[in-house]
Formats: sequence, C-alpha cells, structure tokens
Amino acid sequence: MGSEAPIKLPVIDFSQLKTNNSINLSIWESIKTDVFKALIDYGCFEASSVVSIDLQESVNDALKQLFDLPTETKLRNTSETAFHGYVRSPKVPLYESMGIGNPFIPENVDNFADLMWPQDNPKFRESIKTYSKKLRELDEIVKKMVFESLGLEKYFGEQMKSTSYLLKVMKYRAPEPNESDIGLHTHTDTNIMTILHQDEIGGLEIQMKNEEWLRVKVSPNSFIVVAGETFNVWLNGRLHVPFHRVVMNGNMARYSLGFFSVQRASILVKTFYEMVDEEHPLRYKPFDYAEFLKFFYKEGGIQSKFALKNYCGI
Ligand SMILES: O=C(O)CCC(=O)C(=O)O
Ligand SMILES: [Fe+2]
Repeated sequence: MGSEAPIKLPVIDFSQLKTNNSINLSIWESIKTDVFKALIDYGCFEASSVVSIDLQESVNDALKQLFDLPTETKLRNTSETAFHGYVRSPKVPLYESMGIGNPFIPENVDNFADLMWPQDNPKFRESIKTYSKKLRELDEIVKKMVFESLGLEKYFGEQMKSTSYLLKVMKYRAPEPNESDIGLHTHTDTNIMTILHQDEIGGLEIQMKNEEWLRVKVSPNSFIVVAGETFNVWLNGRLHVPFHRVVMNGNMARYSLGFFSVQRASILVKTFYEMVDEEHPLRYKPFDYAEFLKFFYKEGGIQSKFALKNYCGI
C-alpha cells in the first residue's frame, strides 16, 4: 500500500561521452542503448549535465530580462512562419513566447538581440550562442544514436541537412485566483524532436504509456528530450510520442525554453523504406511539413489531438 515507487523519467548522463574532445566508444554504446529504450518506452528522457550550472543560470537571467521588455519591443520578433515570432493568444492566456531561428548561427542571435536591445546586451548574445551550440550537439548525438540503433546510419547526414531549428523561449504568468491553471494544453510535438528546459517552478506534465500523468521535476541544468511526430513518421511509429502539457501551480511566473528541430519545407517527410515490413505496415503518407503546419494552424488541425495522424495517416 502506497509502496509503489513514483514513476520517474529515465535519466541519461552525457557528461562522460567525450574525453579530450573525442568520443568514448564504449560509453557511446551504453548511452545509445538507454536513449533508444527511453524513446520507445517513454518517448522522452532527462538528459543531465549537458551544460554547466553557470551557463544555465545566465540563460535563465537572459529570459527574465527578455520578457520584462515592453510589449512593443517584443513585437519586433516577427517570423514568416506562424507561431515562430512573438506569440500571445487569448486561447492560452498565461503563455507568451518568442523565437530565434537556427540560433547556433551567431548572426541570427545578433539580429534578434539588436531588435530587442538596440543599445546592446552582450551577455544575452554570448550565453544564447554558447547554449544553442550545446543543444544542437545534443540533438545530433541523440538522433545519431537512434539511427544507429535501427541500422539507418546512411540517412543520418542527409536528414541533418534537411533540418532547421527554432529556439523558442516561453514565459507563463501565474493564474489569477479565478483563472484556469492550464499554461499549455495537452499536445504532442509535431516536429522531429524537442529539447526542453524548465526553471525551478516546474509545471511540465508528461503522459506515460499507461495514461498516468507524470509531473516532471529535473535537475536545474538538465533537459527533457521529447520525441516528435515527424521522427515517428520516419521510423513508421516505432517511438512513443508523448502527450504533454503545462499546469501552473503557485503564484510565481514560470520560464522555459524549447529547442525544436523541424524538417525544412519542400523536402518531403517520409518513412524510411527499411522501417516497413509485414509486421510494420506503412502508417503514414509522405508530406511536406510546411504544408502540414498551414493545415495545423489555419484549418483547425490545432484543435485535434491527432492532427498529424489525421493529415497523413494511412
Ligand atoms: O513550456 C514547456 O515546458 C513546454 C512547451 C511545449 O511543450 C511546447 O512548446 O511544445
Ligand atoms: Fe510541446
């Protein structure tokens, strides 16, 4: 009675993977097994020790400064892609977000910083640039491990070239006493993979395969790596793609960020031929991710919990 251990996400430590800048192969193999299993069983895991506590703290400070800017300044963050610039919406009243495309390209961070702080903010620039490089490295490592686990190495380089990235920074204000505590509604990520970080306030909840909701609490410099629907289209549904949401509690604002990898427009998302056999019949038709996003945002796909399956499922 009450003795069942609470479910916890698998924790995978990447800090020993490289010694003197070269990969330790036996550690690579052991982490690879854990990563692949976690993405099949949970669709996510905690990646620990990817950045230093100091770097994480300077990014946390940067986010607070950014969201404290006047709304008219934040509105300068625009994008051709819906929801990639500054977002505020009555549908998610606690939520506010901004985006930097391909943030490991220094010029993209500089352009964003120039818009927000014409008088300059060198600390913001430097911390976001270093941080984004680390996140991109983690993204590549995790994907390479999954590709290797399934004998798909030959596709890896090509897939990485057809990927673009978005660093989305988010603030959730605390709800008023008569307001809902939902910060972000239940959804799956439709992109390839997301690397999330939340501050000490917490609030991220992930649904397990048994439908139980797990309130995620991780170390201050850890990330939660989450498989997205596009990844599962490539792999014909072999991964678990978890529903997740943000539920606020307490009276403090919450800050989080997500490093989203997305298939570039005009390069079709399609299942690898090797992933289809009698036991695994083809589950998805090829599609263009940018076209899907138009459907998602304009034709009400966003209302559906199964938007991508509705769009391209067989
Ligand atoms: O703020 C968070 O922790 C989650 C954000 C999220 O799930 C998303 O933007 O897709
Ligand atoms: Fe999400």
